[in-house]
Amino acid sequence: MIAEPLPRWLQLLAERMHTTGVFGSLVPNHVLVNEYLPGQGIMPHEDGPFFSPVITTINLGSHCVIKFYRPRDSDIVSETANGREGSDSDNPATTNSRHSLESRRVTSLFLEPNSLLVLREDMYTRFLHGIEPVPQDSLAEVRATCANAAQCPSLAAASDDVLARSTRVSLTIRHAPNTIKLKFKLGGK
Ligand SMILES: O=C(O)CCC(=O)C(=O)O
Ligand SMILES: [Fe+2]
Repeated sequence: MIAEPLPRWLQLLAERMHTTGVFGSLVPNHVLVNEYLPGQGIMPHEDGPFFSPVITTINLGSHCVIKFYRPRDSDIVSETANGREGSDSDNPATTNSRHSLESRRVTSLFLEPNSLLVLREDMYTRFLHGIEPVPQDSLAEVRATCANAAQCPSLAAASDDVLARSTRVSLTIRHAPNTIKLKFKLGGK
């Protein structure tokens, strides 16, 4: 990976995240900005060995539900070339794969708007994480399956049967140990 300076607003966020202590002495130097429209998600995957094994995610906009899965066949997470294990059989869009995927679900978390998610240890190195591509979540299902449901103020306040998703932006802040600093000379000699 080639290192480029973070834009100032992200650098400030990365420094602020460092002060939480979750990265130890490492200063996070990598930020991924993802936007999800209602009905969009991300297939179950692992983030791979490229990053130091802590992920912090700032959740903006919509709520969502992130689900954690045992990897197929083995408790040892396989590392693929691009660091992701997701495949067609992990695609939650079909009924069969949804069933087999659900049988590997370990837990789920409800991500409140303006919340911070910290993943580390087994939740990073052992389990896959994914977000189902659905436009809404059933309140009853969220309350029954999300490990942190009792701690979520917006669930306590909710009364409709479904929670509609709106646009969500996630800022995933990590530390990438092996970055190459390249200096480009534009128009120079
Ligand atoms: O948007 C999220 O909360 C998760 C994103 C993610 O898992 C990834 O980009 O690797
Ligand atoms: Fe991820």
